[in-house]
Amino acid sequence: MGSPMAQNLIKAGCDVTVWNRTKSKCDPFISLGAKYRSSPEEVAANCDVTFAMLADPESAIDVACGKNGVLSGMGPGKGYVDISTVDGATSKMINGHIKATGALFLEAPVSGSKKPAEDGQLIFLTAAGDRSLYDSVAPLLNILGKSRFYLGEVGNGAAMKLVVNMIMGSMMASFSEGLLLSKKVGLDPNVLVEVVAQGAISAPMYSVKGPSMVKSHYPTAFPLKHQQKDLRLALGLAESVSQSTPIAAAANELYKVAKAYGLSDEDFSAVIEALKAKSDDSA
Ligand SMILES: NC(=O)C1=CN([C@@H]2O[C@H](COP(=O)(O)OP(=O)(O)OC[C@H]3O[C@@H](n4cnc5c(N)ncnc54)[C@H](OP(=O)(O)O)[C@@H]3O)[C@@H](O)[C@H]2O)C=CC1
Ligand SMILES: O=CC(=O)O
Repeated sequence: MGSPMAQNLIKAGCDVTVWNRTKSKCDPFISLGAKYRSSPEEVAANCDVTFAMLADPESAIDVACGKNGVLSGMGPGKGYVDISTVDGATSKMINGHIKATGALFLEAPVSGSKKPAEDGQLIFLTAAGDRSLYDSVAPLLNILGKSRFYLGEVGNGAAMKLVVNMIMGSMMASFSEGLLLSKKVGLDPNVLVEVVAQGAISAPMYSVKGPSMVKSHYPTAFPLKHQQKDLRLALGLAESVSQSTPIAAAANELYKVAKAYGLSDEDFSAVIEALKAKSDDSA
């Protein structure tokens, strides 16, 4: 996700500096004219605003607060925008450390996958006490996304993102059951995809991913391991306010099975494989 975003900023003429743990992934952007720095600290020290797009809470904390991390390069007049999908506690913790340096912080998780990221069509769910940073990076968010929501206090962006992805994970698990059931009772699952697309339960996700799921192809847009991470974090959020979420809990178990089958880096639609395996077990 960080790659297409960096590419769009460069194409729009922004002065972009890149860093990634695996350096080779920076090479295409250096070829396009981006500068390279050898640590998050150096990026932060040399840029007015630093964007981070990281896998999970652990990597977000490590890159922000770890050795040679963003914190060491932050200070008054600078801003840090974390786009990674994390939980509210992680976001608040990073916010606290960044603010202590005199810099400003925004949490800004996004909805939308690889293609929307390439097309600059992401939906930004941004939240922070730092409205001034939100306003000053708005032109950059407009390059990367098609819409943005300012949600107030830090933690609200993370919560909104987790609720959305909790729904998405359950939808995909349910769709997978439907595809397999239709096939087992002698229907053509391709026709099911078309029927679903015409009615009230239509969703771009079903139309885009359904045809390849029928062919057992799962080209990765949103890695399955991240969908399971988001369900896990959403269940934690639900637990924190005693909200019952039995559907999401069942979906989470399915994604865990899919991970155990080695499908972590496949697209999250590969969760259907866990159901195929379960059906085989009971046959
Ligand atoms: N893919 C999607 O459709 C969407 C994803 N998201 C969220 O965006 C985030 C990124 O997703 P995506 O790009 O798909 O994920 P990837 O797994 O493709 O990329 C993860 C990035 O995090 C880096 N990283 C992982 N662990 C560490 C670490 N310990 N220290 C430093 N860097 C680390 C990776 O570096 P390296 O290259 O070295 O491995 C890589 O740059 C996730 O939080 C995901 O939930 C949100 C919306 C859509
Ligand atoms: O977080 C994933 C997405 O597609 O949005």
